[in-house]
Amino acid sequence: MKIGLFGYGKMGQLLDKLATEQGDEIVARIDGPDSDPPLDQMDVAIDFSLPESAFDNISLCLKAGVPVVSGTTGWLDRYEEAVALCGETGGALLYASNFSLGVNLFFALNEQLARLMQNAPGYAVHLEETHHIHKLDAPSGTAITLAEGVVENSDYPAWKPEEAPGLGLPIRSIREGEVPGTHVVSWSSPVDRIDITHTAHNREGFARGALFAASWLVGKQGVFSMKDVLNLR
Ligand SMILES: NC(=O)C1=CN([C@@H]2O[C@H](COP(=O)(O)OP(=O)(O)OC[C@H]3O[C@@H](n4cnc5c(N)ncnc54)[C@H](OP(=O)(O)O)[C@@H]3O)[C@@H](O)[C@H]2O)C=CC1
Ligand SMILES: O=C(O)C1=N[C@H](C(=O)O)C[C@H](O)C1
Repeated sequence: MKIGLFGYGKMGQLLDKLATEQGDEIVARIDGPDSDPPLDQMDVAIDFSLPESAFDNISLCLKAGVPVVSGTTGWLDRYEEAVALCGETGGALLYASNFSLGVNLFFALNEQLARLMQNAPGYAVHLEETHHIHKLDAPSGTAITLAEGVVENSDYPAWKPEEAPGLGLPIRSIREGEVPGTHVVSWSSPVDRIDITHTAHNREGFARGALFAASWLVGKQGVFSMKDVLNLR
């Protein structure tokens, strides 16, 4: 597979290493605004860049007919625009807030737990995510997906950052050290608490999942998620 990497930071460099090891070819490493990347050489593009650059990179790829895997978080205010563009161009787009197999199983577990808790009155849900100090966005994309999974399967109308006023499922964001990513969903009652936790030990699961998604996406048309890739629908 000939891969164009948009974003050559922590994730981009790891993707380069793992892709090369498995016999793929990296045909471009784009690490800043670039209006003329070698799109004609790419079978697929993978974007792990910045919240403010993700949409432009995706748009460039879709307009050139290059399938694009998007891992950048914090740009979803433009997701519907990207979906529309994917439809207009007949292209292929796959966004995931988290590509690791473990987190995608955790998403399914979280939804199932939220459904079970509908028969258990007296519990309130709370979400906590911890990441490294370099992370630009909060709450994490993964925490937002988890919160949406609860909202869709419970009476909670919406989520909110813990410090924001008003009602809604609170998400606490902690930034410390070099933590790769830890997510905890807690259901508390006056007498007990149920916690489910996912802890990433490093970034390898994210990168391997993104490479798997990229090979799955080549030759397809439409908008997809990891639920499609992993058959978790
Ligand atoms: N979905 C998932 O599974 C995962 C998602 N992520 C998300 O991926 C994103 C990247 O994470 P990470 O690699 O840790 O971040 P880094 O900050 O290490 O890397 C981002 C890179 O993008 C570069 N960049 C800046 N502008 C552009 C541009 N216009 N086009 C392409 N690249 C650009 C930055 O350069 P410079 O520093 O010079 O600005 C930087 O090198 C984040 O949004 C993060 O939340 C991370 C891990 C897993
Ligand atoms: O920025 C990160 O590092 C991560 N970002 C993603 C997110 O926002 O959920 C995925 C993972 O948790 C690592």
